[in-house]
Amino acid sequence: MSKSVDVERIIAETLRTAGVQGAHDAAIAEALRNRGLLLDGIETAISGFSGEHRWLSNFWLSPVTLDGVTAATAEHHYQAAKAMNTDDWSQVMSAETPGAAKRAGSAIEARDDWDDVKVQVMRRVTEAKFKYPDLAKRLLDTGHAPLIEENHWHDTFWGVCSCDVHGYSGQNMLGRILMDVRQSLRVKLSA
Ligand SMILES: Nc1c(N[C@@H]2O[C@H](COP(=O)(O)O)[C@@H](O)[C@H]2O)[nH]c(=O)[nH]c1=O
Repeated sequence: MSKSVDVERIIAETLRTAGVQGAHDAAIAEALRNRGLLLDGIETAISGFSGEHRWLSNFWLSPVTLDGVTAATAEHHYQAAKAMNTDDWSQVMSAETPGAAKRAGSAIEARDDWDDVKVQVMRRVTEAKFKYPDLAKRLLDTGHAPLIEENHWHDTFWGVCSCDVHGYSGQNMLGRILMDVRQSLRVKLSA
């Protein structure tokens, strides 16, 4: 499969989660193209959460309050949710950087059902992150742009890895959650 076709498939999939429902991928792509939302594949997508789009990353330095507890970043909350005891939890939550929180989260023993709950945890953490008006506005301002957590560190679950081996493939779960949260904000705004 060529890279451009693959990109189109990812965009169609992610757009379906963004609120464009019920049609065949090609039909979705066509409809979006007609509405000027999908130009030539990747151009209209935000692919990669770095530079001006760094705020979409879980590593963005903005406080996130969840269940009454404020963490330094979304990553701190997500990684701490793996913990099975308060010592581990505190260690992750007090990490100096989101990178350190990620390392701490990989070093502790995760709850048995972590794989079953991690997407729901990420959804709650992301929702909490975008409760802040400044970030909510930024997210809404991305309109219907597909949000793709493009990375080079082989994370094909939360993102899409663009290394030579993976060749821009992955489930883009974080991107999908971000689009889902964006859609909820949009619905709330128009209610
Ligand atoms: N954003 C970002 C990363 N990715 C983050 O790592 C988390 C996945 O952790 P795990 O489920 O434990 O594998 C998830 O929050 C994902 O967004 N990794 C990095 O090294 N640098 C980064 O800038």
